[in-house]
Amino acid sequence: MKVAIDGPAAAGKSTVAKNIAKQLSYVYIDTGAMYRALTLAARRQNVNVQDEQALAQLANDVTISFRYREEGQDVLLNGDDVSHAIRETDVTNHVSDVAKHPLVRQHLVAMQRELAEESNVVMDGRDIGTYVLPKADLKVFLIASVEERAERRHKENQEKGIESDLEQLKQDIKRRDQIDSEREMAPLIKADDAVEIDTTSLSIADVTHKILDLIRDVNETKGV
Ligand SMILES: Nc1ncnc2c1ncn2[C@@H]1O[C@H](COP(=O)(O)OP(=O)(O)O)[C@@H](O)[C@H]1O
Ligand SMILES: Nc1ccn([C@@H]2O[C@H](COP(=O)(O)OP(=O)(O)O)[C@@H](O)[C@H]2O)c(=O)n1
Repeated sequence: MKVAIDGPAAAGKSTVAKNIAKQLSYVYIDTGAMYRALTLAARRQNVNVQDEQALAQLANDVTISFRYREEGQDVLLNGDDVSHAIRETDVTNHVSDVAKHPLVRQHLVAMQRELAEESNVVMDGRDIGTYVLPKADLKVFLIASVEERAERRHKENQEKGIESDLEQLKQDIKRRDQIDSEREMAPLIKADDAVEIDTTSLSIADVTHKILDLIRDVNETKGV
């Protein structure tokens, strides 16, 4: 079973993907974390985020991996735990510029497809249903109003001790969604066969249950 969850920033993708992975013992693959880890490496090594060749070289040189734990997972850059560092504002504000380059995407998508060879996976991102796993058994596209998404991320930042200004956050999310939607290669767009869920006034539990129901339906159709 391959489940693809796509959607704009802070729509709730990773939260529900983690819940589903936990409940069904699926492997969770956070593709955004991979673009973030490469962005962190670029910022640390002063690689210009507009320089596609230099970023492609960097993607070749670094090792990005996941370490799975009982409770969640860590993101590793060259073996170091960067799970917190990749959520910092500087990375967030540069990641879409890094992710728009085709050579960068080719490299990370190859890794993502390899990781997806595990038997049951739930993978979240922007192009999973359209490009990374076009034959996924279930595709979900999560959306929510930009105000709601900014509020959610603001609250999350405050809880994590990351400096956060609600109005600025809303502008940053809009900018990132725009770059992600307008890029040439594998832009953020709903796959024709994806189920869209507007989470604006749904709880995390509501969204998780809806997707678990959809997975059950797919399994029944397949006779699993
Ligand atoms: N349906 C929901 N209602 C309220 N808060 C939510 C909901 N879904 C997610 N959140 C919260 O919003 C924030 C962003 O969610 P996240 O899963 O990181 O989004 P994404 O992976 O799409 O960027 C998190 O703090 C999460 O706890
Ligand atoms: N499959 C993916 C996943 C993320 N990304 C890029 O990586 C960025 C960070 O993704 P994320 O899922 O961690 O972002 P949040 O929505 O959690 O803030 C996105 O804004 C995209 O620019 C992508 O291009 N393709």
